[in-house]
Amino acid sequence: MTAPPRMEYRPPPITPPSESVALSKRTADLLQTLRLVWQASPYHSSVFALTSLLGSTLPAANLYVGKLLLNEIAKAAGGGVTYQSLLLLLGVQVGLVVLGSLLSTVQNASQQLLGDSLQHGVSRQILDKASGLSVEAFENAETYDKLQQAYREVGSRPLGVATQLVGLAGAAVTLASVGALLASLGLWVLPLVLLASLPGVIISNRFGVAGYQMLRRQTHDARVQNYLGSLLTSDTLVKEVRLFGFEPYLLKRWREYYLGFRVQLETLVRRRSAWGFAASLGSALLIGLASALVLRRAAAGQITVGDFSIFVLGISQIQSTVAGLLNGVSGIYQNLLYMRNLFDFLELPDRDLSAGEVWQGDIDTIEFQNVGFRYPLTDRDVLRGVNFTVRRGEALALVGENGAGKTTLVKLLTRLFEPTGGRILLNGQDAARFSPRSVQQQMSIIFQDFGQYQMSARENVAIAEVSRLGDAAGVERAVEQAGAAYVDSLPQGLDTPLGRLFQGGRQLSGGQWQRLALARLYFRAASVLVFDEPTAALDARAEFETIEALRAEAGDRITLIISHRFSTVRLADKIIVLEGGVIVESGSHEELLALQGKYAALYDLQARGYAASEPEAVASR
Ligand SMILES: Nc1ncnc2c1ncn2[C@@H]1O[C@H](COP(=O)(O)OP(=O)(O)OP(=O)(O)O)[C@@H](O)[C@H]1O
Repeated sequence: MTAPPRMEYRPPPITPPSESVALSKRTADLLQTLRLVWQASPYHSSVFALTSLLGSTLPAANLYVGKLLLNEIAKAAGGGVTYQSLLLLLGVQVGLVVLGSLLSTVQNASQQLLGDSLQHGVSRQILDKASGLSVEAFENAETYDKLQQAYREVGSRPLGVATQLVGLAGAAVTLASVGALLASLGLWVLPLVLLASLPGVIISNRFGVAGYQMLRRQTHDARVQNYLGSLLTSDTLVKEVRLFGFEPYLLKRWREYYLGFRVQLETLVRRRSAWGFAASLGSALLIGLASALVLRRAAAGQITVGDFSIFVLGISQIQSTVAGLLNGVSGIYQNLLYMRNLFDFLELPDRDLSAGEVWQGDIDTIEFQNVGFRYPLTDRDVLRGVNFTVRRGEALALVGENGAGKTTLVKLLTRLFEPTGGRILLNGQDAARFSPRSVQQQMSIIFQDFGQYQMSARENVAIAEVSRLGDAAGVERAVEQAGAAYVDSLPQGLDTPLGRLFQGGRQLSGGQWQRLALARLYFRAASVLVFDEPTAALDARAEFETIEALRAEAGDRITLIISHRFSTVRLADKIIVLEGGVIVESGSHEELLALQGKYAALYDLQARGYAASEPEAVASR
C-alpha cells in the first residue's frame, strides 16, 4: 500500500445541477435565504435594509432640488430672486449629499458585518451538517460535490442574495420616484426612457445567465483540470511525477481542457458583443425620440430649464436603475441556484450516530451471520454470505487479493456502514439495536489510509479520545506501545507541530506517521482493535514485530488484522480467506496449510519470494 494521496479524483455528479427547479421552489428558496440572512444578524439586516431604502429616495430628491435651483437661477436673470433663497436651496442640496454619504457609510459598515455573520453562520451550518453525515454520503460523488461547492462559495453567495434583494427594493423606490418626475414632462417620455433601458439590460442579463450556465456545464471538466494541475503542484506526488516524467502529459491534458473552455468562452463573447451593439443602437434611437418630444415642448415654452435638467439627468438615473433592477433579478436567480445547492446539502438526512440503545461494557464476541453488502448506487454485492465468529483474546486475520472485500468487512464491523444482508451480533445481540457511536467507542482502528493530522504529535495520538487530551501519561504510554519513541527527539517532543502545511511543522517519514497512528489506536481504551493493513511503510521484520507486540498488548481484547503479509497473518489465531466477497477458507495457519487450498498456495508463493530475497527473515520465523 502506498501512502494515501491527498487529492482524490471523484466522478462527475450523477444528476444534473438543479437549474430547472420550479418558480414556486425558487420563491421558497428566496424566503429561506432571507430567513438565513435575518437569523445571521437581525440588527445588521435591519440597518442595512433601512439605510439602503432611505438612500434610494435621494436621487429623486436631488433631481428635484436641482430643478428648483436651476429654475430660480433662470428667474434671477429677470430679477426678484434673493441670494438667500438660492443659498437655501444650495443648503438643501448639500444636506442631501451629506445625508447620502452618511447613509452609505452606515450601509457599508452594516453590510460588511452582516456578511461576516452570514459567512460564519452558514459555514457553521455546513460544518455541522458535514459532521453529521454518514461515511456513505462522502463516498457519493454527488453529495461530495454539493459539499465542496457549498463550502467554497459560502463567503459570497448568501450575502450576494441579501445585497441584491435590498438593492432590488431600493431600485424600485428610485425608479418610482425618479419616474414620477420624468412623467411630469410628457405622456410618452417615461415609457420611451424605460423602453430604452431595456435592450442593454436584457442582453446583459441573458448572457449573464448563459455565462453562468457555461461555468456550471464546465464544473466537472474544470475539476478534472484542477486535479491535473494539483498533480503538478503536489508535495506528496512530486517524486512519482518526476520519476515517471509524466509532467508533459499532465500539462498537455491540462491545456486541452483550457482550450475547450476557451472555445466556449469565445463563442459566448462574440454573441454577447454582437447583441450588445444592436441593443445600444436600439436604445440610442428611443432616447433620441424621447429627446425630440421634450424639445418640442421646450420650444413651445411648456417646460422650464429645471424640467429639462430632470430629463437629462433622469435618463441616466433611470437607465442605471433599470440595469441594476434587472441585473439584481438575474443575480438573485444565479445566487439562488447556489443557495438551492446549499439547501440541498443542508437538507441531506443526517445519520444519527447516537440513535439506538447505548452499548455498555466490553465486546466479548463478534459474530457475522450471513452478512452481505452492496455499496449504494452500485449493482454488485461486494460481500456475500459472510459467517464467522471471533472471541475475546482471539486475533482474526483477513486475507484476500485486492478488492476481495476486507476493508468493506471492517467498515461493517465498525458500523461506518450497515450490512445490506444478514446481521452482526455483538455478545450475541444484534449490533443494529445499538447506537453506532456507543459501539464505535469500544473499537479502535488504524486504517490503511490513516490520518496524518497537521497538528502536534500529542494531538495526533490523543484525538482518538478527545476527552483525554490532557492525559499526558496515557499519551506517553501509547507512544511507547507503538514504538514511536522518536517523538522524544523532536524539537518540542510531543508538542512539536507535525506536517508541512503550517509554519514550524516537522515532516515525518511514512513509517513514523504510521507509528503515531498506531499510538492513536492504543490510546483509545477499546475492546476491539482493528488493523487494516497499516504497516505498509514498515519492512517485513518491523511489521512482524509490530504485530507481535500488538498481540501482547491486545491481551484479552479482540484483534482484527488485515495484511497481505503471511508472516503477519500467521500470528493470528484464526484466518479467513476472502475471494470476491465470499469466505472461501477459514481456520488456523496450520489448518489452512494442511488444507492445501487457496491459502496454502498464496503462502507458498510469498514464502518462495522471501526465500529468494530475504532468507534470514523467513528462517528466523
Ligand atoms: N465506496 C465504494 N463504492 C463502491 N464500491 C466500492 C467502494 N469501496 C470499495 N468498493 C468496491 O468493493 C470491493 C471491495 O473493496 P475493499 O476495499 O473492501 O477490498 P479490499 O479487500 O480491502 O482490497 P485491498 O486489498 O485492495 O485494500 C472492490 O471491488 C471495490 O471496488
